[in-house]
Amino acid sequence: MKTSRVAAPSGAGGKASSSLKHNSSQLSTKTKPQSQRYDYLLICSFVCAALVALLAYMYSPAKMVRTTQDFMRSLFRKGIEFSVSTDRHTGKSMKPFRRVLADANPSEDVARPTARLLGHGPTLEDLKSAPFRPHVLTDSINPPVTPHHEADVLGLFLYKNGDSSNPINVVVPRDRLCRSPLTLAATLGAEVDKEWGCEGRSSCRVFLHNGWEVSNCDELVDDDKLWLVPRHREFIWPTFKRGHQVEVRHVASGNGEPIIVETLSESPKVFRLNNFFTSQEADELIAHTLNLKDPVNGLHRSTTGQGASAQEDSHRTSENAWDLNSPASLRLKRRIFDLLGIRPYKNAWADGLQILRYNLTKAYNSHFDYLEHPKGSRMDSARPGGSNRFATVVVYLTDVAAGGETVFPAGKALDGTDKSYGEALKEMESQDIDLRAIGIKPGSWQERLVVECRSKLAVRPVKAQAVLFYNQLPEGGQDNASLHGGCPVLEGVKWAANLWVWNGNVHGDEHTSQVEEEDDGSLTVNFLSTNKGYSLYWEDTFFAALQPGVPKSMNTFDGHTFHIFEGTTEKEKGKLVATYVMKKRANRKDIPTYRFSPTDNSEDNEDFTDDEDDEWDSEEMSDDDDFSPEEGTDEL
Ligand SMILES: O=C(O)CCC(=O)C(=O)O
Ligand SMILES: [Fe+2]
Repeated sequence: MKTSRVAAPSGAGGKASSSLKHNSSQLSTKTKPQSQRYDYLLICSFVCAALVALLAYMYSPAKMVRTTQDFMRSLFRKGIEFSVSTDRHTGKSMKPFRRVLADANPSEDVARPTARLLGHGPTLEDLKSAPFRPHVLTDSINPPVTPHHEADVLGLFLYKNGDSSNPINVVVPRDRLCRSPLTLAATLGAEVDKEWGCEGRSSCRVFLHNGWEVSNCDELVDDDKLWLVPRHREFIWPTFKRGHQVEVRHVASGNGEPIIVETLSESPKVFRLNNFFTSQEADELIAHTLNLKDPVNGLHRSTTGQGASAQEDSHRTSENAWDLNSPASLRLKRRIFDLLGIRPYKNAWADGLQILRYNLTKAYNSHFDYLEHPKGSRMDSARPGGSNRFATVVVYLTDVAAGGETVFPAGKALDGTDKSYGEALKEMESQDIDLRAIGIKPGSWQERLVVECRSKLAVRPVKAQAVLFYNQLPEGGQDNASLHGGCPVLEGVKWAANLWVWNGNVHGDEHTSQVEEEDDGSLTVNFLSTNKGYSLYWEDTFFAALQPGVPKSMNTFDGHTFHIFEGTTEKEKGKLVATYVMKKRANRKDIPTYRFSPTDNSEDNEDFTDDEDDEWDSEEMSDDDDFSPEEGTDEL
């Protein structure tokens, strides 16, 4: 429409002009006065056309047309159903049109947002020195595809965290969405049902399909697919069709190439990670491990169970070591957190990096990484503040000649076959695979596991590749489909590293704090103690008892200091447990974020200073575990 309005008159004028000129030369001697009249007419029509074009440009009907086009396009897309309702904020019937897509497949149409991140993106050096979330990943070769800055509305598909089906399509006015980073989350949160956990103050964090956390509405384009993550949960990578690959350019990889996250299975949720790690880094980890001499962290027979109850287990026959501080291990741990969207890095949210060695026949029978616990205890990750193992990343440090896969018995084989146990066993026998020759007895759990490894979802170890899977469901409970094991090594040696990442402090949080900023700039702090009573002091003044499981919420200001002491009354006041000071993050001027910095969290800060990769300042190291306060707000 833009072209017909502006270009058509001049095009028509051009044609008229040549035919009139032709006529005028033919009739030049006899009909000069009439031809002169035609010339005037011609000039007049040129001037008029130019005037119309100028007016059109000044009053920008093209812009209006484009906006209308955008709007109509979003309304009349295939299979649309829409309804008009009132704006929750203003009460006017301004609220976007909404439709539910029954058959939308999020893997379709990801080309455009992916393309936005392709091309000559930042180099490894750029990524290392970039602020934590580099804002602009596009460059001149890959400008945003739509002139979305000019559209007044954005059509967006909203998905629940970890879900890849049944998005809600909303069309939201850009001005409301873009007023501040907070209105972005709040506006989208207001579009979805309460059960999404995105309402009001605890509105959700917003992620793109490539794991990018959206903090600025300029990062969005029309038709973007967004995943909404409740504040007290962590982002779960969405699964696409098996084999679908997503490029991740905002996480520094080992080799400067973009990390590739490839969907292997939707349930269990399993992904292969490419370009995540390098061969040199793998060699470094192995060399460091072989040099560890102390009996606790050096290579030793693996155990199962936790703490004092840990013991050798005939169903886990590997050896393992703990790499607490080699440069490669620190880099890898940060990279894993970054890829999982858990930022800033939280050392206390993972067991250490475990280095595994499986010699011939060694294996780990199928198991859950999620630790057993009494229901409702602090390791019950389904309750606020509870935490347990959330995701596992296994990085392969060597190729393995045969065997050694990571197997998921609840998942379908990657080759698409659906063999029964009996069929797989028969096939193995017909191929003359003699397990007995290497010491695996008929009828043993190792033999059963080998058969499962040949009939179920099994990821082959390839040096410097990794596998990511989730042990928790989006709502926080254990995912029983996450059952997995390390297949017996049938030839060669398997080295691997794994990190069990929790959704909070390892073994659950004793106490957490979170601060939220309202639209008007006022601040609210929330404290929660999950399993033990404490007392909360504001400066030197006793403020309140922190009863276990009962959130405490209050208004506060920049610079306030809170202390948590043992004991729930002034009389019982015991040891100082933590101090939280409100600080503004100086390096994030665009988003005024406040965080509490627990002064006693030395563990977190420890390897933070060791790591040359990042340049976050210590103000970002925070105990900012979130939850949704149900209680009223106390005035301070
Ligand atoms: O070795 C593997 O492939 C899996 C290891 C594992 O599941 C674990 O250590 O928890
Ligand atoms: Fe495991």
